[in-house]
Amino acid sequence: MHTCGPRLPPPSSDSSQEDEHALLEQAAALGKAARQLRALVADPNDWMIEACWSYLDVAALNSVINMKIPGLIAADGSATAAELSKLTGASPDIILRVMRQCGHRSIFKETEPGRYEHTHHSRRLLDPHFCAFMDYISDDGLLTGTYLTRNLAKTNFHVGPDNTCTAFCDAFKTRVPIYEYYGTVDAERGERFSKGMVGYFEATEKPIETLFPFSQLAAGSTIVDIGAATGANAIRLITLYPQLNCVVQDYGDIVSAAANAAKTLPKDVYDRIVWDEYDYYTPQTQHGAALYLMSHILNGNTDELVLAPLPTHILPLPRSILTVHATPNSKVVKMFKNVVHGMTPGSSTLLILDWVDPPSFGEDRPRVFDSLDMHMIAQTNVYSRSLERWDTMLKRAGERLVRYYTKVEANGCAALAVRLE
Ligand SMILES: C[S@@+](CC[C@H](N)C(=O)[O-])C[C@H]1O[C@@H](n2cnc3c(N)ncnc32)[C@H](O)[C@@H]1O
Repeated sequence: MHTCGPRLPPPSSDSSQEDEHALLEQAAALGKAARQLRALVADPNDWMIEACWSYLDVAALNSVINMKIPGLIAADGSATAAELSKLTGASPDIILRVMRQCGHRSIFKETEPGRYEHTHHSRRLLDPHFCAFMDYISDDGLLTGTYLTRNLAKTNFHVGPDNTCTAFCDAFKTRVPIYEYYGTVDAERGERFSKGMVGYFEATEKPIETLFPFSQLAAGSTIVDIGAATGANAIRLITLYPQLNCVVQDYGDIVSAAANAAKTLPKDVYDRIVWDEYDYYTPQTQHGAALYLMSHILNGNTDELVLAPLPTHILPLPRSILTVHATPNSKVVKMFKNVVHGMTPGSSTLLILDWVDPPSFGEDRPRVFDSLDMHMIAQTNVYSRSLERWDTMLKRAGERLVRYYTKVEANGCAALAVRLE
């Protein structure tokens, strides 16, 4: 879907990509039908109990990753529990059990007692970026998830007023919001998260260049990647389009790690990158760039005027009083206002790559999107947003930000381009 837009035609895609896309859609439809059939024929006791035990699938996967087992089994070979025990120093009894648990998910396969091979699923763990994402979700995600109910119960099951009182904060005994925590408190977790984001987006989203016609940007144009993590998006773009250069912005530690990792890049790419320690809650310091990229940074920031109820331990009180400490919290609007400081009216584009809640319901809902939505609530106290909600936030930043290009995929991945009038 495209709205009125200046200058840029839509991106093109070739027919082989379209064939592949159609095939993947058919496979997904078949998978969905198979799951529905399973639900239909399963014994309700088994079905419910399996749902609750599934936390152990995640825990087992995390143990396997931590023991570095994926890399110890050759992609086309096998290894025994005894061999894995020797290599990891772990108990063969534990290895046996975590591998059994994973096996029930078709992640690894036991081909004879105590001998394991990769499956096409477990082979994904050999990709270090994807593995970092699995590690992040099965570690921080699982831990935070166990605090979600207790966290929500504190506000009588309303999402909390900001990202300093999330389930993540409860789990990590901190008031520091998750990304700040990764950027300033726990660099190791931060590095794993940055790596994991690359793996996640590579695995689940279409390549960034198919979401917006970057090739049409004029020679010498600069892309400012705000909250860039490793800078993977910007670096991919300037590698594809040699006429472009980029600025990679994030917390100091994250930018240093990214700059260090980028030393392996070809010199002509590396030389077109500026590394910039920048806090996106402050006015943009890069002025007049052609494109400011906000890729998956807004979903971690609150926007809504949250009407948070008082903690339940203050109850009983009349329900009318529940909203007295409502907090106007507009971090997203603040971030938009900050980027406006850098934008040139009429020529700069703000490109938002984020999720838009699709208007589907029931069995048509994209499962991954809904899981991500719950995950983001646990980590950041932020709901996914509809297109209308995005427009309201842009409007609240000053009415001069106008969405002129929109691409929303069925799974909720979206590109929204905005100009400053
Ligand atoms: C979910 S990641 C997105 C990374 C990347 N843009 C992408 O699409 O893969 C959020 C990033 O925002 C960064 N971040 C969080 N708060 C920030 C702030 N106040 N200023 C700059 N960067 C920040 C984090 O360090 C992290 O790298």
